[in-house]
Amino acid sequence: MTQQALRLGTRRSKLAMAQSGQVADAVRRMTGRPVELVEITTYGDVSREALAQIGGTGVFVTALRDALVRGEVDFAVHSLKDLPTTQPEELALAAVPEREDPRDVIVARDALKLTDLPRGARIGTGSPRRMAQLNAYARSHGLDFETVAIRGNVDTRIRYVRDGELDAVVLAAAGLNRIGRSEEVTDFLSVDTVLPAPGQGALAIECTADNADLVAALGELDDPFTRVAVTAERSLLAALEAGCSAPVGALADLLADGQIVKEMRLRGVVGTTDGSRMVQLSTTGPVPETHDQALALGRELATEMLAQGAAGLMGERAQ
Ligand SMILES: NCc1[nH]cc(CCC(=O)O)c1CC(=O)O
Repeated sequence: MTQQALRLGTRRSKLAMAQSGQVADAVRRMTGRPVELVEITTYGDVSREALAQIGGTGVFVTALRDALVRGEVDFAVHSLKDLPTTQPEELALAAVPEREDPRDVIVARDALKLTDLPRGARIGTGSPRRMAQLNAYARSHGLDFETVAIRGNVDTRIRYVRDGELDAVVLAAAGLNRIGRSEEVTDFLSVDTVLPAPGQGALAIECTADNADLVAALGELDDPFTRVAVTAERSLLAALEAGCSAPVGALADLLADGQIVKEMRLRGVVGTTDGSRMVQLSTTGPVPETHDQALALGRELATEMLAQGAAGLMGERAQ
């Protein structure tokens, strides 16, 4: 008997096609079922101007979710850091596969590292989170570079450096790895320097919640630790009431003693884009055993950050 192919809805961008293709392979391996990619054009893909105006929150996600709800596709893959923190009731987050490298990186001219950039160097990024932390690092380390707001996909950003318009751009390691361009990286930024976006490096696999068989089948791809970590990170973001373009960094990681996992640490940062004011805190405790415990960890850290004035640092938007 031939099985009906599972339809995987995907954006057409190089990154989306790469990560959808990789998940399609994993689902084929895991379930033995054929998977076909169905391209969905999103509002953000059609109009750069529209994207700038509506601020980018979840635009790439919405069209895929609409196609799921309408039954046009069976499942979809998102970059988890682009997912809004509220989960629609009719959709299930069926799997969060093992996270890729969560770090940000720079791609600079002449193979330069961040600390080698000459005075007055221009670093492109569209992210207030990256600007805030890079500028704070420059202030505290006597560096003198300037962050410049840019937009565009990975290829476009790298081209700014190739064309000599900028000295460097900041990108996520995971995105470069997925599209096979990791050799472009000239410096991996330590998470002590730039804390990544909540969920960075992780993928989210969604299908409709009423499709129990598919929820279970896709669940085979879930990595429980990654799920707990990103749940805590996103809970922090939600509790700070910050949108995806807010200058919030968060990362949960495991503290191990040899092979034995001891605890989970959750770090969070909020800052003004000029880097002049930052609230950066961390909490360490037992690895959450339930979804609710992971949510509570994020909320608790957010409460502490808000008590230190985090809310007053988040009003800005990068221009
Ligand atoms: N902001 C766009 C975006 N959304 C997801 C990734 C790739 C990294 C990931 O999956 O977390 C990127 C590119 C980037 O930030 O460089």
